Amino acid sequence: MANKTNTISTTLVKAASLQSRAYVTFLAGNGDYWKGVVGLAKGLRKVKSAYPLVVAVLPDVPDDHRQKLLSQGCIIRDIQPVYPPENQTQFAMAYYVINYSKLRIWEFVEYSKMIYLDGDIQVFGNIDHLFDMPNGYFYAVKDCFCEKTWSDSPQYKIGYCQQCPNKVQWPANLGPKPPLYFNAGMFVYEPNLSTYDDLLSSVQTTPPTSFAEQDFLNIFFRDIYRPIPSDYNLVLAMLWRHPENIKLENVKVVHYCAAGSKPWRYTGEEENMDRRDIKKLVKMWRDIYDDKSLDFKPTPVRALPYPGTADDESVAEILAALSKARIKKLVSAPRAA
Ligand SMILES: O=c1ccn([C@@H]2O[C@H](COP(=O)(O)OP(=O)(O)O)[C@@H](O)[C@H]2O)c(=O)[nH]1
Ligand SMILES: OC[C@H]1O[C@H](O[C@@H]2[C@@H](O)[C@H](O)[C@@H](O)[C@H](O)[C@@H]2O)[C@H](O)[C@@H](O)[C@H]1O
Ligand SMILES: [Mn+2]
Repeated sequence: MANKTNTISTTLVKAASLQSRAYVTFLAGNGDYWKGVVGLAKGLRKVKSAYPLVVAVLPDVPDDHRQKLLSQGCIIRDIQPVYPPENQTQFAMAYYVINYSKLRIWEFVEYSKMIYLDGDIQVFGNIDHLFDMPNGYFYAVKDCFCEKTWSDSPQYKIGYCQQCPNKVQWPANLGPKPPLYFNAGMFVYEPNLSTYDDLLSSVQTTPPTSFAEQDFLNIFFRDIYRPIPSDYNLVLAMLWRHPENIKLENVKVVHYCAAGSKPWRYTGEEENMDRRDIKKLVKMWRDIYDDKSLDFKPTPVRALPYPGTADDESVAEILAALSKARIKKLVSAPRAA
């Protein structure tokens, strides 16, 4: 009897993980980024996403912030911090050191594929189809090197940017042209324990650099990185650095990463923040955040038959019920109105 139950549970877990996909974001500290995550959860609901939002949460996130995420239908996964090796590096932003903790999401192997989104990202168009891209690659949007945050880099110093590779040729005396470089605020990946172990061990032997885990991920996934269009992660600086590369009406994902652009604390005072397009994008974020009709409404999921005394026939029944319940649960997870 015991091994039959084991077979049943293995089968059930396998059946469940085959189809399991989710969005995932990362929350650290007791500051106001929880508002970004609530906005993201409501944005995914608005665009009718079929998949839940998992939030990888560091221990320093207070209970009341966790409650707000749970009340918006988020799935909370506690993670421990990941620290880079001791080093004198000046990160582009001092707080970037906590962003290495994002690496914990490779451990979420209950999901076969996930789309990571920073908490300062909003999804304005359905991107569920990205889950169907071929497995075995790391998909993300090319970053831009033109902001002051890049002023220590050779690219910035010579005025080279991968967004306009023909404007300034990469000089031979600087060695080979750098490989394509992605922004780590959004990526499509497959959780995997051996990749996770490799990431965690490699990070301890990789000297930290300005863009912290973003630089590290670019090195680690260099061979399988596949660029996807900026419509899937509009790094705001693109609007004033490379407007020729952007058609705002096609943009599905906006990344509020420019200084002063976090919508939940926007004042409009910082450089470029008085632009009409920035004001419009901040309002679009706030309209979703404030929209009560987008709040999570829990729906009861039918209880599964208890598998304690299952025989072969009812295994099939349980599997059918499981996939139905799972699909119902997925469908009833944060989805668009
Ligand atoms: O105090 C913080 C700082 C960062 N983050 C998380 O780490 C991500 C990366 O930081 P941020 O987006 O500020 O970096 P940027 O994209 O602006 O460089 C954020 O989106 C959040 O998901 C957080 O939860 N609390
Ligand atoms: O910890 C490093 C961070 O590096 C990236 O942010 C940067 C980068 O995009 C620059 O190119 C921009 O100039 C800058 O504004 C922006 O903040 C990721 O968005 C973030 O998720 C995280 O990985
Ligand atoms: Mn960000």
